[in-house]
Amino acid sequence: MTGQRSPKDFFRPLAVGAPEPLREVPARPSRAIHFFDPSNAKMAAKVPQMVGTVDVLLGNLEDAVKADNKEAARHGLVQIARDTANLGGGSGPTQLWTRINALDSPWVLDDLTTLVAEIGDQLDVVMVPKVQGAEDIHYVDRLLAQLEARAGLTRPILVHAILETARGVVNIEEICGASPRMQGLSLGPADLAADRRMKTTRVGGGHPGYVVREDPVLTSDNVETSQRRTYQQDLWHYTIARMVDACAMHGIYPYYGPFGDISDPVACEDQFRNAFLLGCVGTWTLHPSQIDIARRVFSPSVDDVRHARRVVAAMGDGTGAVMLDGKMEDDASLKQCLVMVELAEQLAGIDPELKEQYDAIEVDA
Ligand SMILES: CCC(=O)SCCNC(=O)CCNC(=O)[C@H](O)C(C)(C)COP(=O)(O)OP(=O)(O)OC[C@H]1O[C@@H](n2cnc3c(N)ncnc32)[C@H](O)[C@@H]1OP(=O)(O)O
Ligand SMILES: O=CC(=O)O
Ligand SMILES: [Mg+2]
Repeated sequence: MTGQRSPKDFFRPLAVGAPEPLREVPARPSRAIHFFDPSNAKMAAKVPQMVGTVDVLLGNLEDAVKADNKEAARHGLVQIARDTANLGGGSGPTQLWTRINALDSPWVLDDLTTLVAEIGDQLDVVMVPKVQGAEDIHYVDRLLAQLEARAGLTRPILVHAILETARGVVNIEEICGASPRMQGLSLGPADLAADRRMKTTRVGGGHPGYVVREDPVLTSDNVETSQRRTYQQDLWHYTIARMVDACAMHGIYPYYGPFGDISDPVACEDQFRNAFLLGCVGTWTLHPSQIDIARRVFSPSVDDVRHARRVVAAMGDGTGAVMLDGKMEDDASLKQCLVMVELAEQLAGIDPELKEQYDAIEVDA
C-alpha cells in the first residue's frame, strides 16, 4: 500500500537506539481503561488506591481537561506515575496509559517529549485522539522512536487510536496496520457523531428515536388490530463491527469508548455488553461507578465458562461433531469456546476473585 513500509522494514526500529518493535501485541487484560484528569487534585488523590483494582489507569490530557490546566495535567501525570508504586511498566496489575492532546493542538509535542523523557519506562500505551489515517500513526511512531532512543528505553511504548472522525472510519484498516506499535482502537462516539453530523447530543449509548417499527397487523377489513411496537436499535453497531474486524485482522484489540450517562448504569451495562459480545475486549470508564460494570461485563460469566469447558472436554481431539444438550458442536463452536476458556484463564491470572469463581466450576460430561 502507498506510504507503507515494506514487509522487510516493518519491524525495524525507526530511530537508532530505539527498542525493537514487538512482533505481537501482548494480550494484557484491559477490561476497564479508567480515565482521570491528573490536574484534578481529588481525582489524582484516588489513583494510588486504584492500582490493582482496575486493569488500566489513563491520565487524560485531551478533551475534558480545561485549556488552562493542560500543563498542570501533564506535570500531574508525571508526578502521579513517579509517586505510585506498581503502576505501569509492562508488568504488575495495572497498566499506565495516557491520552495525549490532538496532533494539531499546541500541547501535543510537549505531551510526548515530556512524558517519554520523564516516565517513558512506566508508560505502556499512548492513546492518540482523532486519528484520520496512517499518516498520523507514522508521525507518532517516528517521534516515539526518537524519544525512546534519547531516553534509553528498552521497551517500546504502544499506540492506541481513537476512531472519532469519518475519515478515520474510512481508513480504519490502514490505521490498524500502520505500525507494529498499534495496540488497539477505541470508539469515540461523541466526536464521531459531531464529525459525521449525526443528530444526537449524547456521549455514546442509544437514542430513543433510532428505532425499527414492526409491520401493521390488519384485519380482513384492512383495519390495524393493535399498536405497532418499536424496537430501539444500536447506533454504534456498524462502527464497532468494523473496528472488531479491522483489529482482528491485524492482531490488535478493539474497545468500546465513553458512556457519558453516569446516572444510567443499566444502559451503560447494555452498551458495554453489546461491545463485548461483538468482540471488544474492554471499554473506558469515566467515573468510579463504571469500573465494576466494565469488570463484570468484560469477564466471561461462570455459566459461559462452564459451558465452554464442557464443549472442549466433549470434543476430545477437536475434530468431528458431537451432540450436547440437543445442540450440535463441532470444530467451529469449539474455537468459540476456546476464546472464552483462554480469556477466563488470562483473567484468572490477575483477578483472584474471578479465579476462585472459575476454579470452583465443575464440568459434568
Ligand atoms: C466525551 C468524549 C470523551 O473524551 S470522554 C473522556 C474524557 N472525560 C473524562 O475523562 C471524564 C472523567 N470523569 C470526570 O471528569 C468525572 O467523573 C465527572 C463525570 C465530571 C463527574 O465528577 P463528579 O461530579 O466529581 O462525580 P462524583 O461527585 O460522583 O464523584 C465522586 C468522587 O469520585 C471522584 N471521581 C469522579 N470521577 C473520577 C474518576 N474518573 N477517577 C477518579 N475519581 C473520580 C470525585 O472526585 C469525587 O471524589 P470525592 O469523594 O469528592 O473525594
Ligand atoms: O473521545 C471520545 C469521544 O467520544 O469523542
Ligand atoms: Mg473525543
